[in-house]
Amino acid sequence: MLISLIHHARPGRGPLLASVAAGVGVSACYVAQSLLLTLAVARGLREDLTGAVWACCGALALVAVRALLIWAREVAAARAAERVKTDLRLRLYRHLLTLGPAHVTRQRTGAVLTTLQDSVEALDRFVSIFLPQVLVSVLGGLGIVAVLALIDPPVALLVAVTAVLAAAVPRLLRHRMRQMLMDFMRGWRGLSADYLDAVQGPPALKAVGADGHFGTRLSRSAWDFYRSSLRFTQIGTISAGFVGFFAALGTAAAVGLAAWQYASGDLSVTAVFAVLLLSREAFRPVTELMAAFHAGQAALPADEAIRELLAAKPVVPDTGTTPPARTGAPPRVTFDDVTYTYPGQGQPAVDRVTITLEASTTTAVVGPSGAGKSTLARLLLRFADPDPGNGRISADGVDLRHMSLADWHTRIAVVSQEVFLFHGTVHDNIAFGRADAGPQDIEKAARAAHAHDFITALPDGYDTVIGERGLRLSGGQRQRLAIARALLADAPLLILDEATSSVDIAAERAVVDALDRLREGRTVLVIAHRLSTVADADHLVVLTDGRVAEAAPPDQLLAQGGAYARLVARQREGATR
Ligand SMILES: Nc1ncnc2c1ncn2[C@@H]1O[C@H](COP(=O)(O)OP(=O)(O)OP(=O)(O)O)[C@@H](O)[C@H]1O
Repeated sequence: MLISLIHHARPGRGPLLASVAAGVGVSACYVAQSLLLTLAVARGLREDLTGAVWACCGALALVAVRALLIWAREVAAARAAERVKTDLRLRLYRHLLTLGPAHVTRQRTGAVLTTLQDSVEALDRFVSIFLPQVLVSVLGGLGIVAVLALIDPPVALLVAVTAVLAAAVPRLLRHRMRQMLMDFMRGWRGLSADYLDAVQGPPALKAVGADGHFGTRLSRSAWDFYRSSLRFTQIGTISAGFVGFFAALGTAAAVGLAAWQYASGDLSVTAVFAVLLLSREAFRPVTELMAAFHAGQAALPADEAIRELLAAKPVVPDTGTTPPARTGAPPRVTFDDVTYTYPGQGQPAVDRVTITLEASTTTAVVGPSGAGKSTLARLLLRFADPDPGNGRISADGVDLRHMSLADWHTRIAVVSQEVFLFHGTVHDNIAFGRADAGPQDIEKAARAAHAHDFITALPDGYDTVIGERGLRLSGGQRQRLAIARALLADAPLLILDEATSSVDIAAERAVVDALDRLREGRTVLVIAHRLSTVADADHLVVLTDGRVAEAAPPDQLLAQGGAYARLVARQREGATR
Protein backbone atom coordinates (compact mmCIF):
# COMPACT_ATOMS: atom_id res chain seq x y z
CA MET A 1 0.00 0.00 0.00
CA LEU A 2 2.85 2.33 0.91
CA ILE A 3 4.48 1.51 -2.41
CA SER A 4 1.34 2.46 -4.26
CA LEU A 5 1.20 5.75 -2.30
CA ILE A 6 4.82 6.47 -3.15
CA HIS A 7 3.98 5.67 -6.77
CA HIS A 8 1.19 8.31 -6.68
CA ALA A 9 3.78 10.79 -5.37
CA ARG A 10 6.14 10.38 -8.34
CA PRO A 11 5.01 13.47 -10.30
CA GLY A 12 6.04 15.61 -7.31
CA ARG A 13 9.49 14.10 -6.74
CA GLY A 14 11.49 17.25 -7.75
CA PRO A 15 9.87 19.61 -5.22
CA LEU A 16 9.71 16.73 -2.71
CA LEU A 17 13.48 16.34 -2.76
CA ALA A 18 13.81 20.12 -2.37
CA SER A 19 11.47 19.96 0.62
CA VAL A 20 13.51 17.13 2.19
CA ALA A 21 16.75 19.08 1.64
CA ALA A 22 15.22 22.14 3.32
CA GLY A 23 13.89 19.93 6.16
CA VAL A 24 17.34 18.44 6.79
CA GLY A 25 18.69 22.01 6.75
CA VAL A 26 16.16 22.91 9.48
CA SER A 27 17.34 19.98 11.62
CA ALA A 28 20.96 21.02 11.04
CA CYS A 29 20.05 24.52 12.23
CA TYR A 30 18.64 23.12 15.49
CA VAL A 31 21.83 21.13 16.12
CA ALA A 32 24.07 24.05 15.20
CA GLN A 33 22.01 26.32 17.45
CA SER A 34 22.45 23.91 20.39
CA LEU A 35 26.19 23.71 19.74
CA LEU A 36 26.51 27.51 19.53
CA LEU A 37 24.61 27.94 22.80
CA THR A 38 26.92 25.35 24.39
CA LEU A 39 29.86 27.33 23.01
CA ALA A 40 28.40 30.52 24.52
CA VAL A 41 28.18 28.78 27.92
CA ALA A 42 31.75 27.47 27.58
CA ARG A 43 33.05 30.99 26.71
CA GLY A 44 31.02 32.47 29.55
CA LEU A 45 32.54 29.99 32.01
CA ARG A 46 35.99 31.06 30.76
CA GLU A 47 34.92 34.69 31.18
CA ASP A 48 35.35 35.30 27.45
CA LEU A 49 32.38 37.65 27.12
CA THR A 50 33.06 38.64 23.48
CA GLY A 51 33.23 34.99 22.43
CA ALA A 52 29.96 34.27 24.30
CA VAL A 53 28.20 37.22 22.61
CA TRP A 54 29.42 36.12 19.16
CA ALA A 55 28.19 32.60 19.78
CA CYS A 56 24.77 33.95 20.86
CA CYS A 57 24.65 36.17 17.73
CA GLY A 58 25.43 33.10 15.62
CA ALA A 59 22.56 31.22 17.30
CA LEU A 60 20.23 34.17 16.59
CA ALA A 61 21.33 34.32 12.95
CA LEU A 62 20.50 30.63 12.69
CA VAL A 63 16.93 31.41 13.79
CA ALA A 64 16.58 33.61 10.69
CA VAL A 65 18.17 30.97 8.43
CA ARG A 66 15.87 28.33 9.91
CA ALA A 67 12.80 30.50 9.26
CA LEU A 68 13.86 30.83 5.60
CA LEU A 69 14.44 27.09 5.32
CA ILE A 70 11.03 26.33 6.88
CA TRP A 71 9.40 28.63 4.35
CA ALA A 72 11.27 26.89 1.49
CA ARG A 73 10.30 23.47 2.89
CA GLU A 74 6.60 24.38 3.08
CA VAL A 75 6.51 25.95 -0.40
CA ALA A 76 8.27 22.97 -1.97
CA ALA A 77 6.00 20.51 -0.14
CA ALA A 78 2.86 22.38 -1.20
CA ARG A 79 4.10 22.42 -4.80
CA ALA A 80 4.79 18.68 -4.70
CA ALA A 81 1.33 17.98 -3.28
CA GLU A 82 -0.32 20.16 -5.92
CA ARG A 83 1.49 18.32 -8.72
CA VAL A 84 0.55 14.95 -7.28
CA LYS A 85 -3.10 15.88 -6.80
CA THR A 86 -3.45 17.41 -10.26
CA ASP A 87 -1.91 14.33 -11.87
CA LEU A 88 -4.10 11.99 -9.84
CA ARG A 89 -7.33 13.93 -10.44
CA LEU A 90 -6.63 13.90 -14.17
CA ARG A 91 -5.94 10.15 -14.10
CA LEU A 92 -9.08 9.44 -12.09
CA TYR A 93 -11.21 11.67 -14.30
CA ARG A 94 -9.89 10.09 -17.50
CA HIS A 95 -10.47 6.67 -16.04
CA LEU A 96 -14.03 7.58 -15.01
CA LEU A 97 -14.67 8.63 -18.60
CA THR A 98 -13.52 5.24 -19.86
CA LEU A 99 -15.70 3.53 -17.25
CA GLY A 100 -18.72 5.35 -18.61
CA PRO A 101 -22.01 6.21 -16.91
CA ALA A 102 -22.72 2.57 -16.06
CA HIS A 103 -20.02 2.65 -13.36
CA VAL A 104 -21.44 5.73 -11.68
CA THR A 105 -24.91 4.15 -11.82
CA ARG A 106 -23.65 1.04 -10.02
CA GLN A 107 -21.71 3.04 -7.40
CA ARG A 108 -23.24 5.72 -5.21
CA THR A 109 -22.45 9.09 -6.82
CA GLY A 110 -21.59 10.61 -3.42
CA ALA A 111 -19.03 7.86 -2.81
CA VAL A 112 -17.38 8.44 -6.20
CA LEU A 113 -17.28 12.18 -5.47
CA THR A 114 -15.68 11.53 -2.06
CA THR A 115 -12.97 9.48 -3.77
CA LEU A 116 -12.38 12.25 -6.30
CA GLN A 117 -12.29 15.01 -3.69
CA ASP A 118 -11.51 13.84 -0.16
CA SER A 119 -9.31 10.85 -0.99
CA VAL A 120 -7.20 12.96 -3.31
CA GLU A 121 -7.05 15.67 -0.63
CA ALA A 122 -5.90 13.06 1.93
CA LEU A 123 -2.93 12.38 -0.33
CA ASP A 124 -2.02 16.06 -0.06
CA ARG A 125 -1.04 15.62 3.59
CA PHE A 126 0.73 12.34 2.84
CA VAL A 127 2.87 13.97 0.15
CA SER A 128 3.41 17.36 1.75
CA ILE A 129 3.82 16.26 5.39
CA PHE A 130 4.39 12.54 5.91
CA LEU A 131 6.67 11.57 3.05
CA PRO A 132 9.27 14.36 3.50
CA GLN A 133 9.04 14.01 7.28
CA VAL A 134 10.03 10.32 7.17
CA LEU A 135 13.25 11.15 5.34
CA VAL A 136 13.93 14.26 7.41
CA SER A 137 13.33 12.38 10.66
CA VAL A 138 15.60 9.48 9.72
CA LEU A 139 18.42 11.71 8.39
CA GLY A 140 18.00 14.37 11.09
CA GLY A 141 17.74 11.79 13.91
CA LEU A 142 20.87 9.96 12.71
CA GLY A 143 22.75 13.28 12.41
CA ILE A 144 21.90 14.38 15.95
CA VAL A 145 22.81 10.99 17.44
CA ALA A 146 26.11 11.11 15.52
CA VAL A 147 26.92 14.55 16.99
CA LEU A 148 25.94 13.30 20.48
CA ALA A 149 28.20 10.27 19.98
CA LEU A 150 31.15 12.60 19.43
CA ILE A 151 30.41 14.25 22.79
CA ASP A 152 29.27 11.28 24.87
CA PRO A 153 28.88 7.79 23.27
CA PRO A 154 26.91 6.16 26.17
CA VAL A 155 24.34 9.00 26.13
CA ALA A 156 24.10 8.75 22.31
CA LEU A 157 23.35 5.02 22.63
CA LEU A 158 20.71 5.63 25.31
CA VAL A 159 19.04 8.36 23.25
CA ALA A 160 19.11 6.20 20.10
CA VAL A 161 17.44 3.25 21.89
CA THR A 162 14.68 5.39 23.47
CA ALA A 163 14.05 7.23 20.20
CA VAL A 164 13.63 3.90 18.37
CA LEU A 165 11.25 2.71 21.14
CA ALA A 166 9.24 5.93 20.88
CA ALA A 167 9.05 5.58 17.09
CA ALA A 168 7.93 1.94 17.43
CA VAL A 169 4.75 2.78 19.41
CA PRO A 170 2.74 4.08 16.44
CA ARG A 171 3.93 1.06 14.44
CA LEU A 172 2.65 -1.32 17.13
CA LEU A 173 -0.74 0.38 17.05
CA ARG A 174 -0.84 0.75 13.28
CA HIS A 175 -3.17 -2.22 12.52
CA ARG A 176 -5.73 -0.97 15.01
CA MET A 177 -5.32 2.59 13.73
CA ARG A 178 -5.71 1.48 10.12
CA GLN A 179 -8.87 -0.43 10.93
CA MET A 180 -10.32 2.62 12.69
CA LEU A 181 -9.34 4.86 9.83
CA MET A 182 -10.99 2.53 7.33
CA ASP A 183 -14.19 2.71 9.42
CA PHE A 184 -13.82 6.48 9.61
CA MET A 185 -13.41 6.87 5.83
CA ARG A 186 -16.17 4.36 5.07
CA GLY A 187 -18.47 6.31 7.39
CA TRP A 188 -17.48 9.56 5.72
CA ARG A 189 -18.13 8.21 2.23
CA GLY A 190 -21.53 6.85 3.30
CA LEU A 191 -22.46 10.13 4.95
CA SER A 192 -21.45 12.12 1.84
CA ALA A 193 -23.54 9.84 -0.36
CA ASP A 194 -26.52 10.15 2.01
CA TYR A 195 -26.21 13.93 2.03
CA LEU A 196 -26.07 14.00 -1.78
CA ASP A 197 -29.25 11.91 -1.91
CA ALA A 198 -30.86 14.25 0.63
CA VAL A 199 -29.91 17.38 -1.32
CA GLN A 200 -30.93 16.00 -4.70
CA GLY A 201 -34.10 14.28 -3.58
CA PRO A 202 -36.21 16.47 -1.25
CA PRO A 203 -39.15 17.30 -3.60
CA ALA A 204 -39.57 13.64 -4.53
CA LEU A 205 -39.15 12.56 -0.90
CA LYS A 206 -41.61 15.16 0.35
CA ALA A 207 -44.13 14.03 -2.24
CA VAL A 208 -44.19 10.55 -0.72
CA GLY A 209 -43.85 11.82 2.84
CA ALA A 210 -40.47 10.10 3.19
CA ASP A 211 -38.40 13.10 4.28
CA GLY A 212 -38.86 12.21 7.98
CA HIS A 213 -37.61 8.68 7.42
CA PHE A 214 -34.71 10.02 5.39
CA GLY A 215 -33.84 12.49 8.15
CA THR A 216 -33.64 9.60 10.66
CA ARG A 217 -31.36 7.68 8.31
CA LEU A 218 -29.16 10.73 7.84
CA SER A 219 -28.87 11.35 11.57
CA ARG A 220 -28.02 7.65 12.10
CA SER A 221 -25.16 7.75 9.61
CA ALA A 222 -23.96 11.08 11.07
CA TRP A 223 -23.97 9.47 14.52
CA ASP A 224 -22.04 6.41 13.25
CA PHE A 225 -19.53 8.72 11.63
CA TYR A 226 -19.16 10.72 14.85
CA ARG A 227 -18.42 7.55 16.83
CA SER A 228 -15.86 6.24 14.33
CA SER A 229 -14.08 9.63 14.24
CA LEU A 230 -14.04 9.71 18.06
CA ARG A 231 -12.47 6.21 18.19
CA PHE A 232 -9.83 7.27 15.69
CA THR A 233 -9.02 10.45 17.62
CA GLN A 234 -8.74 8.44 20.85
CA ILE A 235 -6.23 5.97 19.46
CA GLY A 236 -4.25 8.87 17.95
CA THR A 237 -4.11 10.58 21.34
CA ILE A 238 -3.01 7.37 23.08
CA SER A 239 -0.20 6.83 20.63
CA ALA A 240 0.91 10.51 20.82
CA GLY A 241 0.87 10.17 24.63
CA PHE A 242 3.22 7.16 24.51
CA VAL A 243 5.62 8.94 22.16
CA GLY A 244 5.65 12.00 24.44
CA PHE A 245 6.29 9.74 27.44
CA PHE A 246 9.26 8.00 25.78
CA ALA A 247 10.67 11.35 24.60
CA ALA A 248 10.50 12.82 28.13
CA LEU A 249 11.87 9.61 29.65
CA GLY A 250 14.74 9.52 27.13
CA THR A 251 15.68 13.15 27.71
CA ALA A 252 15.58 12.73 31.50
CA ALA A 253 17.62 9.50 31.35
CA ALA A 254 20.21 11.10 29.02
CA VAL A 255 20.62 14.16 31.27
CA GLY A 256 20.74 11.90 34.35
CA LEU A 257 23.46 9.74 32.78
CA ALA A 258 25.43 12.85 31.76
CA ALA A 259 25.09 14.29 35.30
CA TRP A 260 26.31 11.00 36.80
CA GLN A 261 29.32 11.05 34.44
CA TYR A 262 29.99 14.66 35.47
CA ALA A 263 29.83 13.69 39.16
CA SER A 264 32.35 10.92 38.54
CA GLY A 265 34.57 13.38 36.69
CA ASP A 266 34.17 11.78 33.25
CA LEU A 267 32.35 14.73 31.63
CA SER A 268 32.81 18.50 31.66
CA VAL A 269 30.00 20.88 32.59
CA THR A 270 29.95 22.19 28.99
CA ALA A 271 29.45 18.65 27.69
CA VAL A 272 26.55 18.15 30.14
CA PHE A 273 24.98 21.34 28.82
CA ALA A 274 25.44 20.10 25.23
CA VAL A 275 23.82 16.77 26.17
CA LEU A 276 20.89 18.64 27.74
CA LEU A 277 20.24 20.64 24.58
CA LEU A 278 21.00 17.91 22.03
CA SER A 279 19.09 15.06 23.70
CA ARG A 280 15.96 17.24 23.57
CA GLU A 281 16.64 17.88 19.88
CA ALA A 282 17.18 14.16 19.29
CA PHE A 283 13.51 13.46 20.07
CA ARG A 284 12.19 16.25 17.87
CA PRO A 285 12.38 14.06 14.69
CA VAL A 286 10.34 11.35 16.49
CA THR A 287 7.63 13.69 17.77
CA GLU A 288 7.43 15.42 14.39
CA LEU A 289 7.21 12.05 12.69
CA MET A 290 4.42 11.08 15.07
CA ALA A 291 2.45 14.19 14.13
CA ALA A 292 3.02 13.40 10.46
CA PHE A 293 2.14 9.74 11.04
CA HIS A 294 -1.55 10.63 11.27
CA ALA A 295 -1.36 12.39 7.95
CA GLY A 296 0.28 9.28 6.50
CA GLN A 297 -2.32 6.94 8.01
CA ALA A 298 -5.23 8.96 6.64
CA ALA A 299 -3.82 8.39 3.16
CA LEU A 300 -4.10 4.59 3.47
CA PRO A 301 -7.89 4.25 3.12
CA ALA A 302 -7.79 7.09 0.61
CA ASP A 303 -5.28 5.09 -1.42
CA GLU A 304 -7.52 2.04 -1.18
CA ALA A 305 -10.50 4.00 -2.57
CA ILE A 306 -8.33 5.47 -5.34
CA ARG A 307 -6.89 2.10 -6.31
CA GLU A 308 -10.37 0.58 -6.30
CA LEU A 309 -11.57 3.25 -8.70
CA LEU A 310 -8.50 2.97 -10.92
CA ALA A 311 -8.80 -0.83 -11.00
CA ALA A 312 -12.47 -0.78 -12.06
CA LYS A 313 -12.86 -2.18 -15.54
CA PRO A 314 -14.98 -0.39 -18.16
CA VAL A 315 -18.37 -2.00 -18.77
CA VAL A 316 -17.71 -1.90 -22.50
CA PRO A 317 -14.20 -2.43 -23.87
CA ASP A 318 -13.02 0.38 -26.13
CA THR A 319 -10.88 -1.72 -28.44
CA GLY A 320 -12.53 -1.14 -31.83
CA THR A 321 -10.46 0.44 -34.61
CA THR A 322 -12.73 0.20 -37.70
CA PRO A 323 -13.75 3.68 -38.85
CA PRO A 324 -17.49 4.29 -39.39
CA ALA A 325 -18.61 3.21 -42.89
CA ARG A 326 -19.85 6.68 -43.90
CA THR A 327 -18.97 9.63 -41.69
CA GLY A 328 -21.42 12.51 -41.73
CA ALA A 329 -24.20 10.66 -43.59
CA PRO A 330 -27.22 9.42 -41.59
CA PRO A 331 -26.49 5.75 -40.82
CA ARG A 332 -28.71 2.73 -41.23
CA VAL A 333 -28.70 1.08 -37.82
CA THR A 334 -29.67 -2.51 -37.20
CA PHE A 335 -30.29 -4.44 -33.99
CA ASP A 336 -29.83 -8.11 -34.91
CA ASP A 337 -31.31 -10.56 -32.44
CA VAL A 338 -30.05 -8.48 -29.50
CA THR A 339 -30.40 -9.74 -25.93
CA TYR A 340 -29.18 -7.77 -22.95
CA THR A 341 -29.36 -8.65 -19.26
CA TYR A 342 -28.41 -6.14 -16.54
CA PRO A 343 -25.69 -7.44 -14.23
CA GLY A 344 -27.20 -9.47 -11.40
CA GLN A 345 -30.64 -9.73 -13.07
CA GLY A 346 -32.17 -13.06 -14.01
CA GLN A 347 -34.42 -11.82 -16.81
CA PRO A 348 -33.08 -10.02 -19.87
CA ALA A 349 -34.25 -6.39 -20.19
CA VAL A 350 -34.12 -6.73 -23.98
CA ASP A 351 -34.81 -10.16 -25.45
CA ARG A 352 -33.87 -11.18 -29.03
CA VAL A 353 -34.75 -7.78 -30.47
CA THR A 354 -34.39 -7.25 -34.21
CA ILE A 355 -35.08 -3.71 -35.44
CA THR A 356 -33.82 -1.59 -38.33
CA LEU A 357 -33.56 2.19 -38.09
CA GLU A 358 -33.55 3.11 -41.79
CA ALA A 359 -31.24 5.99 -42.74
CA SER A 360 -32.87 9.45 -42.49
CA THR A 361 -36.09 8.11 -40.98
CA THR A 362 -37.66 8.31 -37.52
CA THR A 363 -38.29 5.10 -35.63
CA ALA A 364 -40.27 5.34 -32.42
CA VAL A 365 -40.21 2.68 -29.73
CA VAL A 366 -43.26 2.46 -27.49
CA GLY A 367 -44.37 0.06 -24.80
CA PRO A 368 -45.36 -0.14 -21.16
CA SER A 369 -43.05 1.03 -18.40
CA GLY A 370 -40.15 -1.38 -17.93
CA ALA A 371 -40.54 -2.83 -21.46
CA GLY A 372 -36.89 -2.09 -22.29
CA LYS A 373 -37.15 1.12 -24.35
CA SER A 374 -34.43 3.08 -22.51
CA THR A 375 -32.25 -0.03 -22.51
CA LEU A 376 -32.32 0.01 -26.33
CA ALA A 377 -31.06 3.62 -26.26
CA ARG A 378 -28.34 2.69 -23.77
CA LEU A 379 -27.20 -0.16 -26.01
CA LEU A 380 -27.16 2.15 -29.03
CA LEU A 381 -25.01 4.60 -27.05
CA ARG A 382 -22.80 1.67 -26.05
CA PHE A 383 -23.23 2.29 -22.35
CA ALA A 384 -23.52 -1.50 -22.43
CA ASP A 385 -23.01 -4.21 -25.07
CA PRO A 386 -25.40 -7.06 -25.93
CA ASP A 387 -24.86 -10.23 -23.90
CA PRO A 388 -21.84 -12.09 -25.34
CA GLY A 389 -22.87 -14.17 -28.35
CA ASN A 390 -26.38 -12.73 -28.21
CA GLY A 391 -26.77 -10.47 -31.19
CA ARG A 392 -25.11 -7.36 -32.51
CA ILE A 393 -25.88 -3.74 -33.24
CA SER A 394 -24.36 -2.27 -36.39
CA ALA A 395 -24.26 1.01 -38.27
CA ASP A 396 -24.05 0.69 -42.06
CA GLY A 397 -22.94 -2.90 -41.53
CA VAL A 398 -20.13 -2.14 -39.05
CA ASP A 399 -20.56 -3.74 -35.61
CA LEU A 400 -20.53 -0.95 -32.98
CA ARG A 401 -17.99 -2.99 -30.98
CA HIS A 402 -15.55 -2.73 -33.90
CA MET A 403 -15.56 1.09 -33.81
CA SER A 404 -13.84 3.20 -31.18
CA LEU A 405 -16.21 4.72 -28.63
CA ALA A 406 -15.00 8.21 -29.54
CA ASP A 407 -15.74 7.63 -33.25
CA TRP A 408 -19.18 6.31 -32.49
CA HIS A 409 -20.10 8.98 -29.94
CA THR A 410 -19.25 11.83 -32.31
CA ARG A 411 -21.96 10.44 -34.60
CA ILE A 412 -24.72 10.51 -31.96
CA ALA A 413 -26.60 13.33 -30.28
CA VAL A 414 -29.09 12.76 -27.48
CA VAL A 415 -31.92 15.07 -26.60
CA SER A 416 -33.73 14.04 -23.48
CA GLN A 417 -36.28 16.03 -21.54
CA GLU A 418 -34.03 15.94 -18.51
CA VAL A 419 -31.63 18.51 -19.93
CA PHE A 420 -28.20 18.70 -18.35
CA LEU A 421 -27.09 22.32 -18.02
CA PHE A 422 -23.82 22.96 -16.26
CA HIS A 423 -22.83 26.11 -14.40
CA GLY A 424 -21.63 28.39 -17.18
CA THR A 425 -22.83 30.80 -19.87
CA VAL A 426 -25.57 30.04 -22.37
CA HIS A 427 -22.85 30.22 -25.03
CA ASP A 428 -20.75 27.53 -23.29
CA ASN A 429 -23.77 25.33 -22.66
CA ILE A 430 -24.67 25.30 -26.37
CA ALA A 431 -21.06 24.87 -27.46
CA PHE A 432 -20.74 21.88 -25.08
CA GLY A 433 -18.93 19.17 -27.04
CA ARG A 434 -17.94 21.48 -29.92
CA ALA A 435 -15.12 23.57 -28.55
CA ASP A 436 -14.28 24.97 -32.02
CA ALA A 437 -17.72 26.57 -32.55
CA GLY A 438 -17.67 30.35 -33.01
CA PRO A 439 -20.36 32.82 -31.84
CA GLN A 440 -21.97 32.81 -35.30
CA ASP A 441 -22.33 29.02 -35.33
CA ILE A 442 -23.86 29.16 -31.87
CA GLU A 443 -26.34 31.87 -32.80
CA LYS A 444 -27.31 29.98 -35.97
CA ALA A 445 -28.04 26.84 -33.95
CA ALA A 446 -29.96 28.85 -31.33
CA ARG A 447 -32.08 30.53 -34.01
CA ALA A 448 -32.89 27.18 -35.63
CA ALA A 449 -33.88 25.85 -32.20
CA HIS A 450 -36.19 28.85 -31.57
CA ALA A 451 -33.96 29.78 -28.62
CA HIS A 452 -32.36 33.00 -29.91
CA ASP A 453 -35.22 35.31 -28.85
CA PHE A 454 -35.42 34.15 -25.26
CA ILE A 455 -31.60 34.10 -24.99
CA THR A 456 -31.27 37.73 -26.14
CA ALA A 457 -33.95 38.70 -23.60
CA LEU A 458 -31.81 37.27 -20.75
CA PRO A 459 -29.84 39.81 -18.64
CA ASP A 460 -26.53 39.18 -20.42
CA GLY A 461 -27.78 37.45 -23.57
CA TYR A 462 -25.49 34.59 -24.60
CA ASP A 463 -23.14 35.48 -21.71
CA THR A 464 -25.82 34.91 -19.04
CA VAL A 465 -24.71 32.35 -16.48
CA ILE A 466 -27.18 29.46 -16.22
CA GLY A 467 -27.27 25.93 -14.84
CA GLU A 468 -26.54 24.91 -11.29
CA ARG A 469 -26.20 28.07 -9.15
CA GLY A 470 -27.04 30.15 -12.28
CA LEU A 471 -30.25 31.59 -13.67
CA ARG A 472 -33.15 29.17 -13.75
CA LEU A 473 -34.78 28.46 -17.10
CA SER A 474 -38.20 26.98 -17.84
CA GLY A 475 -38.49 23.38 -19.02
CA GLY A 476 -39.22 24.48 -22.58
CA GLN A 477 -36.26 26.88 -22.64
CA ARG A 478 -33.91 24.18 -21.36
CA GLN A 479 -35.27 21.83 -24.01
CA ARG A 480 -34.63 24.35 -26.79
CA LEU A 481 -31.06 24.86 -25.55
CA ALA A 482 -30.58 21.09 -25.73
CA ILE A 483 -31.90 21.12 -29.29
CA ALA A 484 -29.53 23.99 -30.21
CA ARG A 485 -26.70 21.96 -28.71
CA ALA A 486 -27.66 18.91 -30.80
CA LEU A 487 -28.01 21.04 -33.95
CA LEU A 488 -24.55 22.45 -33.39
CA ALA A 489 -23.11 18.97 -32.79
CA ASP A 490 -24.67 18.04 -36.17
CA ALA A 491 -24.54 14.33 -35.46
CA PRO A 492 -26.23 12.18 -38.14
CA LEU A 493 -27.87 9.89 -35.56
CA LEU A 494 -30.24 11.27 -32.98
CA ILE A 495 -31.81 9.74 -29.90
CA LEU A 496 -34.85 11.55 -28.57
CA ASP A 497 -35.73 10.39 -25.09
CA GLU A 498 -39.11 11.73 -24.07
CA ALA A 499 -39.68 11.63 -20.34
CA THR A 500 -43.21 11.18 -19.05
CA SER A 501 -43.27 14.27 -16.89
CA SER A 502 -42.90 16.90 -19.58
CA VAL A 503 -46.29 16.92 -21.30
CA ASP A 504 -46.39 20.74 -21.23
CA ILE A 505 -42.95 21.06 -22.76
CA ALA A 506 -43.76 18.74 -25.63
CA ALA A 507 -46.93 20.75 -26.26
CA GLU A 508 -44.91 23.98 -26.71
CA ARG A 509 -45.10 24.88 -30.38
CA ALA A 510 -41.56 26.24 -30.41
CA VAL A 511 -40.18 22.98 -29.04
CA VAL A 512 -42.14 20.86 -31.51
CA ASP A 513 -40.93 23.02 -34.43
CA ALA A 514 -37.34 22.91 -33.20
CA LEU A 515 -37.49 19.14 -32.82
CA ASP A 516 -38.90 18.75 -36.34
CA ARG A 517 -36.03 20.82 -37.67
CA LEU A 518 -33.54 18.74 -35.71
CA ARG A 519 -34.94 15.47 -37.05
CA GLU A 520 -34.60 16.56 -40.69
CA GLY A 521 -32.05 14.50 -42.61
CA ARG A 522 -31.04 12.38 -39.59
CA THR A 523 -31.64 8.82 -38.48
CA VAL A 524 -33.75 9.21 -35.37
CA LEU A 525 -34.67 6.83 -32.56
CA VAL A 526 -37.51 8.16 -30.42
CA ILE A 527 -37.90 6.54 -27.02
CA ALA A 528 -41.55 7.37 -26.50
CA HIS A 529 -42.83 7.07 -22.97
CA ARG A 530 -46.12 8.57 -24.22
CA LEU A 531 -47.98 7.73 -27.42
CA SER A 532 -49.07 11.24 -28.46
CA THR A 533 -45.72 12.13 -30.00
CA VAL A 534 -45.14 9.09 -32.18
CA ALA A 535 -47.90 9.46 -34.77
CA ASP A 536 -45.54 11.17 -37.22
CA ALA A 537 -42.80 8.53 -36.91
CA ASP A 538 -41.98 6.59 -40.08
CA HIS A 539 -41.78 3.35 -38.22
CA LEU A 540 -43.09 2.18 -34.89
CA VAL A 541 -41.82 -0.64 -32.70
CA VAL A 542 -43.94 -1.91 -29.82
CA LEU A 543 -41.93 -3.54 -27.04
CA THR A 544 -43.43 -5.67 -24.30
CA ASP A 545 -41.33 -7.45 -21.69
CA GLY A 546 -38.19 -6.72 -23.69
CA ARG A 547 -39.54 -8.35 -26.88
CA VAL A 548 -40.76 -6.81 -30.13
CA ALA A 549 -44.53 -7.33 -30.11
CA GLU A 550 -45.09 -5.64 -33.46
CA ALA A 551 -43.33 -3.24 -35.84
CA ALA A 552 -44.71 -1.26 -38.81
CA PRO A 553 -45.67 2.34 -39.72
CA PRO A 554 -48.06 3.75 -37.07
CA ASP A 555 -51.17 3.89 -39.33
CA GLN A 556 -50.70 0.29 -40.32
CA LEU A 557 -50.34 -0.81 -36.68
CA LEU A 558 -53.45 1.11 -35.70
CA ALA A 559 -55.39 -0.54 -38.48
CA GLN A 560 -54.13 -3.99 -37.44
CA GLY A 561 -55.84 -3.60 -34.07
CA GLY A 562 -52.94 -5.27 -32.21
CA ALA A 563 -50.81 -4.27 -29.20
CA TYR A 564 -50.27 -0.67 -30.37
CA ALA A 565 -53.98 -0.14 -31.03
CA ARG A 566 -54.74 -1.48 -27.55
CA LEU A 567 -52.14 0.86 -25.97
CA VAL A 568 -53.68 3.85 -27.81
CA ALA A 569 -57.20 2.85 -26.75
CA ARG A 570 -56.07 2.43 -23.14
CA GLN A 571 -54.42 5.84 -23.13
CA ARG A 572 -57.52 7.47 -24.64
CA GLU A 573 -59.66 5.80 -21.99
CA GLY A 574 -57.32 7.13 -19.31
CA ALA A 575 -57.51 10.65 -20.77
CA THR A 576 -61.34 10.75 -20.90
CA ARG A 577 -61.78 9.37 -17.38
N1 LIG B 1 -29.51 -0.20 -14.12
C1 LIG B 1 -30.35 -1.24 -14.10
N2 LIG B 1 -30.04 -2.34 -13.39
C2 LIG B 1 -30.87 -3.39 -13.35
N3 LIG B 1 -32.05 -3.44 -14.00
C3 LIG B 1 -32.41 -2.38 -14.73
C4 LIG B 1 -31.58 -1.21 -14.82
N4 LIG B 1 -32.20 -0.31 -15.60
C5 LIG B 1 -33.36 -0.88 -16.00
N5 LIG B 1 -33.47 -2.11 -15.49
C6 LIG B 1 -34.58 -3.07 -15.71
O1 LIG B 1 -34.64 -3.36 -17.10
C7 LIG B 1 -35.98 -3.39 -17.55
C8 LIG B 1 -36.17 -2.41 -18.71
O2 LIG B 1 -35.99 -1.11 -18.21
P1 LIG B 1 -36.05 0.18 -19.15
O3 LIG B 1 -35.62 1.35 -18.33
O4 LIG B 1 -35.31 -0.09 -20.39
O5 LIG B 1 -37.61 0.28 -19.44
P2 LIG B 1 -38.42 1.43 -20.16
O6 LIG B 1 -39.29 0.76 -21.15
O7 LIG B 1 -37.52 2.49 -20.68
O8 LIG B 1 -39.29 1.97 -18.95
P3 LIG B 1 -39.87 3.46 -18.68
O9 LIG B 1 -40.83 3.78 -19.76
O10 LIG B 1 -40.55 3.32 -17.35
O11 LIG B 1 -38.69 4.37 -18.62
C9 LIG B 1 -36.85 -3.09 -16.35
O12 LIG B 1 -37.29 -4.32 -15.81
C10 LIG B 1 -35.91 -2.41 -15.37
O13 LIG B 1 -36.27 -2.69 -14.04
